[in-house]
Amino acid sequence: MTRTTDSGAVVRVRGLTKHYNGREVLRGIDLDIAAGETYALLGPNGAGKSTSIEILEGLRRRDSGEVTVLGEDPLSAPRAWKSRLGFVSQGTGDFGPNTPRELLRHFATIYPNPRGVDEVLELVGLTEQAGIRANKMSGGQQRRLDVALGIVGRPEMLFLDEPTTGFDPEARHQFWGMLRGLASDGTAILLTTHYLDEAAQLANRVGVLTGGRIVAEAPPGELGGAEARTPIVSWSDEAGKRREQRTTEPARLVTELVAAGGGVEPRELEVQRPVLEDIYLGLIAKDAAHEGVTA
Ligand SMILES: Nc1ncnc2c1ncn2[C@@H]1O[C@H](COP(=O)(O)OP(=O)(O)OP(=O)(O)O)[C@@H](O)[C@H]1O
Repeated sequence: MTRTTDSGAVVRVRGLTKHYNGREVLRGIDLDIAAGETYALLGPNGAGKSTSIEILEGLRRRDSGEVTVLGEDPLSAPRAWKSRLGFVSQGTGDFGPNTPRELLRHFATIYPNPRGVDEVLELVGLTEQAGIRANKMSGGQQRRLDVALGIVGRPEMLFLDEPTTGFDPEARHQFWGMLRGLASDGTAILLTTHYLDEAAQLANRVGVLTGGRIVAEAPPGELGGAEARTPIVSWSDEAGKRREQRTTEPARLVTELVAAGGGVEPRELEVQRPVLEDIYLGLIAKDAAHEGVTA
């Protein structure tokens, strides 16, 4: 059974800070992840996503703050704690001349209650490559093997740092299906990704890390608030200049534009509802502008 904190969280972080060489990367992060929840940590390159994950995994020391993962502080957790976690770090492992089947057989022995090797190969779509030397596999296949090694121990908490980099679209969809299955079995998942559609598809909640802080956190369909989702009507005017207007009543605006044009449809008319990627970019730009003002 997954051991959680009193609040029911598998991950509980309060006021986490971290600096490198005098530069503050994390300036007070709070984070809760529940059993069966998938949380996507988003943020630009260098925002501190990997640093946060490595601190939660116990691979990196924090400067201050409270961190509990599966009821333990990663810095003082007993050995057995690690076997309840799964990791897929950034970049692909050096697998040497071993085959996926050999590697999975070997890693399965480390865990008390591992998944079957064939089951894992099937889950990540490597059944056909099970006997091929890993160093002869394609980049995307090697990444699938990383994921396989991350889940073979049947983790209660799974950390995935940009797991689908190099996956083809079909593999990405298969991977999403697999993660949904793990989450419905109660696995808590912390995911970083630069693919906003991936976060929208998978995450129960997303957090945007920028400037050392989580500046927004919500289910993907609610990030940024209702205003950020206001539709944008855009068109080209008579001089060919691009115009746009945000409105909660796009049909009414289009009707008015047609009437104003004497019944002629506006040129290059588009009505767009901002998607997660637009809202994310807006939040990052807002934070950058704010940092500029206050720095
Ligand atoms: N060991 C280290 N020593 C010094 N600086 C580091 C170290 N590790 C990371 N950093 C710096 O800390 C910042 C955060 O890095 P981190 O890898 O956590 O970001 P990230 O959000 O995961 O980025 P990306 O999206 O590019 O993977 C970066 O500016 C990076 O250069």
